[in-house]
Amino acid sequence: MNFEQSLRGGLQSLDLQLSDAQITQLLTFAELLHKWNKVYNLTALRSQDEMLTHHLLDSLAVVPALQRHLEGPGGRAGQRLLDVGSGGGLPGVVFAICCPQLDVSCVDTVAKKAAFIQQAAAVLGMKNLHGIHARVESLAGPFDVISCRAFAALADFTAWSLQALAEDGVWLAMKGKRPQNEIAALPAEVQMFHVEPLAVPGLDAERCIVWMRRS
Ligand SMILES: C[S@@+](CC[C@H](N)C(=O)[O-])C[C@H]1O[C@@H](n2cnc3c(N)ncnc32)[C@H](O)[C@@H]1O
Repeated sequence: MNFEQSLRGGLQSLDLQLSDAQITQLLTFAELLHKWNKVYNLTALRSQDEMLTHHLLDSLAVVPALQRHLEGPGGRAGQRLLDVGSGGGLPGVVFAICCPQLDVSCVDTVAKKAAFIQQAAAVLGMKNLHGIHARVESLAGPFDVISCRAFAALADFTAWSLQALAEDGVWLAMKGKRPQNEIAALPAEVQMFHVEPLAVPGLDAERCIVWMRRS
């Protein structure tokens, strides 16, 4: 099975309906990541198989839950998402491709990583995707959703991005096993309201989303 067939199989397992244009964007993004990784060291994963399961499908597995949140009570047009410590654009670029109504900013302290996101947005023709070179602590927002993957402990993630969260915004942290110690260490100002288990096609590992908001 080639990369595209495996991607389409994964989307089917996730019950995620994407247009051919969106699938082409995902494939182009994977190519860009593969090509520029050699130059910029964007990710430790280099094989095509790992790129598919550990990056694309791992991020795609979150999309149905994100879409439910965006379209649920309080959902409205023009929502903004900040992906913190986005690196090579995971999960931010995948979210921007799958949710074209969502405006996605990927922030990273490393200039070349933010530049890569800007370049990907230009190549993919996406006006809803932005790369920002900054520390998250310096951003004002407001963002309706603030996401992260492989970034920091929940207490640090929420403390460093609190000023950028909209009054009624939510944090979406992608984690492996339910991080019980990190949840217990959250300060009183932050409320964890849901831990949502995820299954990633082709990946035999525990995954979850930790949803949080202001208390
Ligand atoms: C382990 S990488 C994760 C990259 C990506 N999210 C992924 O899952 O593949 C963490 C990223 O966070 C960035 N980072 C660290 N501290 C940061 C901060 N205070 N503000 C923004 N980005 C930060 C690093 O430069 C790095 O690219």
